Order: sequence, then C-alpha cells, then structure tokens
Amino acid sequence: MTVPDDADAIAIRNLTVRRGGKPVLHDVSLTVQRGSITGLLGPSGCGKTTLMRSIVGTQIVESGDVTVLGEPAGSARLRTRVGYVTQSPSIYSDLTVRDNVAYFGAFYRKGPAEVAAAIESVGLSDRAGHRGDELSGGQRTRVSLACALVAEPDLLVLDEPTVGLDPVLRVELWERFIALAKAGATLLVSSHVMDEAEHCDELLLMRDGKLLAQLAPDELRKKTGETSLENAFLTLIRNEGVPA
Ligand SMILES: Nc1ncnc2c1ncn2[C@@H]1O[C@H](COP(=O)(O)OP(=O)(O)OP(=O)(O)O)[C@@H](O)[C@H]1O
Repeated sequence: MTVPDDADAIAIRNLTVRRGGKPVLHDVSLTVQRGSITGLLGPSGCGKTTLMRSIVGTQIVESGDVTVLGEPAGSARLRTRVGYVTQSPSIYSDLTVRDNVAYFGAFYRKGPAEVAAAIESVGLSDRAGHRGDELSGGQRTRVSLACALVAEPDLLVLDEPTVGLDPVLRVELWERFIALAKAGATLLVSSHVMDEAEHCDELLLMRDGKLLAQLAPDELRKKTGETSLENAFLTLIRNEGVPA
C-alpha cells in the first residue's frame, strides 16, 4: 500500500488514555499539518508527554484513533520516519558524541557527513570527540537531539527540548527547528515556556488531560484580547470551555 503524501502529519480522533488506572487524556481530537511547527503547551502533569507517547506509538491507549503520516501510530513503517526525543537525555556515557550520533545514524544508513551535520546543528562540533560522561546536562540533551536529527525524520516529536539550555542556545535551536520545517519536516515541540510559543505556527493548549484550544499564536491573542502569550493562555484557562 502506498502512503498518501497529502495525509496530515498527525490526525487524532477522540483519544482517551488512562495511566495507573487514572484518566490522563480525555477525548482529545486534533490534526497537525505537514511542514509546520506545533507547540504543545500546558502546565506540568496536564498530559503533554502522554500525548506525545501516543503519537510515537509507545503508549497504550484506551480508545480513539491516532494516525501519523497516514499510518496507524506505532506502525513499523513509521520507524524510520518519526523521531522522538524524550525529556531525559538517553545517550551512551562511554561513547563520544560522534560515536553516539553515528550509532543512531547507522540504523538509517547515514554516514560521517550526516553525523557531522547533525552534531553541528546542535552546536556541539567542538565536543564531538568527548565522551557522554564528560558533558553537561544541556549538552547531553543536545546529543539526544542530534541522534534524532541524523535520521532526517519527516516528523520530529520533541519533549521539552530546550529545558536547561541557555538563551543563546535556545534561540539557535529554534532557528534550526524553523529551518527543518521550511525544508518540509513537521515538528511537534512541547514546552512550559510560553515565549517559545511565538516560534510556532500552531499551538495545542492543554490542561488536565483536555485540549483547550488549537490555534495560531495571533489567534490566541485575538481571542483573549491579550498581547502576551503567557497572559493569553491564563485568560483562556480562566474562561475554560472556550471551544477549540
Ligand atoms: N507511569 C505512570 N503511571 C501512572 N500515571 C502516570 C504515569 N506517568 C504519568 N502519569 C500521570 O499522567 C498525567 C500526565 O502526565 P504527563 O507526563 O503526560 O504530563 P506532562 O504534561 O508531560 O507533564 P510535565 O510537563 O511535568 O512533563 C500526570 O497526572 C501523571 O501523574
């Protein structure tokens, strides 16, 4: 079967998930367009990671449909097309940055040039020969990101990728994300930080396992009459029940 190229990057219908016997996602429906950057925002514990796990196919779902690039989430055919960077950096401490990225690159037949480009894009070229256990927390996060980038996935799902990074690096990473989207990749990026929402084409605003709204940053301002996105989100939460 050929996968239709015009399928949405992500299409979710009536997704409900329970974790530890407790409902953590309630009847969530949304679509994400290809070639866009979508910010997933909401307070700690609202279900962002659970939604991302459902999209990459690592979460048992109670009901609903999750379709990614035209295929059911978690299908074998999506393995080379979807990159996922979790909140806790998962790299090999006893391998160099270069060998960590090369190891992941090898699964996707990527050679030294692509490995070097992925390392460069996260600003770690000068650390390429250092072992994982010689890096700071922020540097380890960026190696994790390079391990996902080296595969050149069509959909990149990033769980709080800028936590612990200094402002300069955050800006550089966002420039990189924007360039990836311009080249046709789709990015879903979670964050606690509302100023990062400014870089996104669309926002998914969550609270208590529910999707409060899916809209562009300017639409959020218009809807709430607030100029700061932080205040706009707070206003939206206060007026809960605003249709998504
Ligand atoms: N393994 C688990 N077992 C049971 N409940 C869990 C488990 N993991 C998460 N939860 C619960 O599911 C809910 C959603 O958690 P999730 O990690 O998706 O939130 P989040 O929005 O990503 O939070 P944060 O921003 O703090 O990372 C929370 O109430 C959390 O306590």
